[in-house]
Amino acid sequence: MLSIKNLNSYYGRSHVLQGISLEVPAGRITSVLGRNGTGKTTFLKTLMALTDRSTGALVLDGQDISSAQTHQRARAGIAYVPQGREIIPDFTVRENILMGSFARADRKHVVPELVGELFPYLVENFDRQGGLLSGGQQQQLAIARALATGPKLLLLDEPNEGIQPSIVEEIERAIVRLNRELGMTVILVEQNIAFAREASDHFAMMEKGSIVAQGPVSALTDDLVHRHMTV
Ligand SMILES: Nc1ncnc2c1ncn2[C@@H]1O[C@H](COP(=O)(O)OP(=O)(O)OP(=O)(O)O)[C@@H](O)[C@H]1O
Repeated sequence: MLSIKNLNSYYGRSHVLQGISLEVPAGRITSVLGRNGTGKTTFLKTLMALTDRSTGALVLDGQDISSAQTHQRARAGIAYVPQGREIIPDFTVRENILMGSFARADRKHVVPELVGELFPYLVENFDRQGGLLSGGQQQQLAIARALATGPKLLLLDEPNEGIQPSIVEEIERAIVRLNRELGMTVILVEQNIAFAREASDHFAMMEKGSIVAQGPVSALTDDLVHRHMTV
């Protein structure tokens, strides 16, 4: 579904992603793992053309998007849920979700029914200001906003970071459902190895801007985790 070849990415003169190649299979969850500061967020940002500059080849379902801008990549079907969520606090829940719909190719401004199924709290609180929601609810809101773009590939950056355990479970269930029931392809940046193992089919382990190991999740050994993730 997404073919990544020799991807390099820069902030100013700082060369952060160093030649990443990865095949992201359709309908699967691929987890991107590694210590803090190894470039996982930069990797997702680069897929959305959100760093200062990047080189390399990106082909999404046969469409070359290597030089496409962020809005064109969104229209091509990639949605991004950033770390820190970046919802708009003064907008209502509904308005925040509808923000995503502006990235749709068909410009349909609707809240997908799916949002109500995955996150009933959001539809029950459509008119609440986003800023009044808890961290976990804001994370759900950010995922809902991404779903409103009608994506085929969802990029999630540590969706459970700093979130209360009851909502973590709901979000984990939603991610698995999106994939298993709706066939959505997901790239998940994750620190929680147990969830990465449970949810994903494939993994990529990053170290200093490169992928140092990748494969089916069955090949994600304790030794690999120990070598590349413990401090
Ligand atoms: N906007 C930026 N400008 C300059 N350098 C940056 C910028 N954002 C990140 N970096 C640098 O790029 C490197 C990779 O950071 P990145 O946030 O991608 O890592 P990460 O693996 O996602 O870490 P974390 O888990 O802490 O988010 C780090 O050395 C970081 O300091």
